[in-house]
Amino acid sequence: MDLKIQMLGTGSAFAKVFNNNNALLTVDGLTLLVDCGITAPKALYELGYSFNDLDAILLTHIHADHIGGLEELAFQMKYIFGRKPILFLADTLVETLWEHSLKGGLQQDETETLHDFFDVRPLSVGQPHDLLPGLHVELIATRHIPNKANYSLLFNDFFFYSGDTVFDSDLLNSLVNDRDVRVIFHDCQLHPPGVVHACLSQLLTLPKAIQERVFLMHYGDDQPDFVGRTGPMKFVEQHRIYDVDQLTFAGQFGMIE
Ligand SMILES: Nc1ccn([C@@H]2O[C@@H]3COP(=O)(O)O[C@H]3[C@H]2O)c(=O)n1
Ligand SMILES: [Zn+2]
Ligand SMILES: [Zn+2]
Repeated sequence: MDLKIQMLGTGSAFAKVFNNNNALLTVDGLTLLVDCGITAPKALYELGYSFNDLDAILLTHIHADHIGGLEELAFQMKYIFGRKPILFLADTLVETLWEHSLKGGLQQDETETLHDFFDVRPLSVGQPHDLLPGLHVELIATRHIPNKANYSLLFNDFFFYSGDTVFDSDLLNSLVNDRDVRVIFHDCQLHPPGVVHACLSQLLTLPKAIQERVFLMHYGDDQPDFVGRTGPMKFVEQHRIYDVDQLTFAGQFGMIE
């Protein structure tokens, strides 16, 4: 089992230099897209992928930088590639995704639903679900916008990937100390206050042993000004392919490209 991650983008919702914070996870030749924001269709194209190369899609929550590219994906899969892509998402998000986002653009007669465009796989929270051979996920409800469901992702019991979330020191301590999580990709707002995201100054209060496992993503366009100001934490680089198994808490990147 060889799990790799490549970020289509590492930017915040308002970033323009960086693309939306969406990821490709590959395991043994199969590819999962984690979130499909506004910039995802062009980002995939620029990396040489078509939507048809994706084996499944997994969503964290309903914000445009995480789902804004789904209409194009759905139309291309239906009218160009003629198949329904597998769509994993929390069971609590299924109705909202259709009724409050995709229906307006996708529905052409009133009988059509999300299931006409996707092979929908609702996931229950707090238990493992197989995504691809060699890849499973547990959804962890995390706080982002009040009254808006949002999920972070625990892959293969050791790799935590935050959906957008406020700083939650107890959760991060528990993941590392109780569940032996070794790699944490975390959204990071560079400037305080961290009202709907974790901000850098909050993440810098974590114990060093946790910071050594943290890789920062979902950052603003002035990220270069913060290089060298993140303690033991590292920035995830957009488009770079990382071998997740080799990302150790000693801060060694398993870079293969
Ligand atoms: N209550 C809110 C709601 C939204 N926002 C900003 O809008 C962005 C939507 O995408 P995001 O990546 O969740 O980041 C949110 C905030 O920048 C915000 O700052 N406060
Ligand atoms: Zn976001
Ligand atoms: Zn969000």
